[in-house]
Amino acid sequence: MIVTVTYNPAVDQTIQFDEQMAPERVMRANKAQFDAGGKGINAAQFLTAMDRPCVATGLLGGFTGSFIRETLQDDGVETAFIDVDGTTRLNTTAIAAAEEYKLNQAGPTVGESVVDALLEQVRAQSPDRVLIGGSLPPGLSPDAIDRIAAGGDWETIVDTGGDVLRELDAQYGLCKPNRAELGDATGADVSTVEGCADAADAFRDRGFDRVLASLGADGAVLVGDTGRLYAEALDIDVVDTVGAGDALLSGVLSAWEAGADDETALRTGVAVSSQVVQRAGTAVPDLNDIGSLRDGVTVRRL
Ligand SMILES: Nc1ncnc2c1ncn2[C@@H]1O[C@H](COP(=O)(O)OP(=O)(O)O)[C@@H](O)[C@H]1O
Ligand SMILES: O=P(O)(O)OC[C@H]1O[C@](O)(COP(=O)(O)O)[C@@H](O)[C@@H]1O
Repeated sequence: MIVTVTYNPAVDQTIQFDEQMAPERVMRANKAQFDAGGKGINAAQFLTAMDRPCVATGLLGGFTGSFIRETLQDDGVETAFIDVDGTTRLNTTAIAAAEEYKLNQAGPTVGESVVDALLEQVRAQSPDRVLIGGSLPPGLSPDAIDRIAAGGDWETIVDTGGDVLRELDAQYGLCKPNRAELGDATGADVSTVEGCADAADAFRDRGFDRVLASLGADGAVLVGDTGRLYAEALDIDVVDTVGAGDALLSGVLSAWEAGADDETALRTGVAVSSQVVQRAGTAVPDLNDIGSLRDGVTVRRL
């Protein structure tokens, strides 16, 4: 069973415009939607849609927190959140004439006592795997992630970027940087798929058994003891890429939970992410028929 931890959830607002963004004028959207978001929350929704037992934990507050709580309840996701003062953030993706703008808030400031409270929630679920996803809200340091990773007998998967990823100190089963995060964390040349695989492999020494690097339209790389695998992305019509990384990771974890090998897991991840990017926002797509899509994903060893 998987527990997901989202320290900094978000309501995802997705707004679509026919025309290009332009300063100093009113832009009128032709479509808009709100979804429950934040990396661990998206993953819990995708895993639940694939019938994998999981519990979403994290910090929620204010009217946006209530929206997330209600959305997860409607989606049948099991939850064990901690209430905080302050208001959970609202992140905006604007899609304008096929260009994507992502505007993320910092989130409400929290005190370090939330780490103990969350660790207690995680332990109460006795998970096999814990996924800690997303940025940290003001008030917390990377230690908040390390403490949960080291706090029990579970495999910890982490999906975060920037300085936080570089500063993690515990032992992790997997991290999932995207291309920019991999480049930032390693300082390596990530302009080619091979370069990404080299960088991901080298990054394992920093405390990660496996590294799953997502490369957007170029697909994904999974490196670990069983070797270096590269999956091409599927040729699809993309609406926006919010939630793409969470979907990739959920597909991989879902397959591992079912006992699949790395190659099948990577195929499953690409298939799930393909379904998500074809829809606006982080709404949960139909993941019932993921098997046939998965079989169409090409994987090769590098
Ligand atoms: N333009 C695209 N075309 C096809 N698949 C895509 C595209 N963008 C993303 N994906 C799929 O979503 C996965 C994750 O995308 P990516 O953008 O790297 O993640 P993140 O959201 O973490 O930045 C990719 O590995 C790929 O399978
Ligand atoms: O915590 P961060 O890094 O600000 O990211 C939060 C955002 O990322 C998302 O989880 C989407 O992540 P991905 O596009 O990487 O899958 C959104 O739901 C959320 O608004």
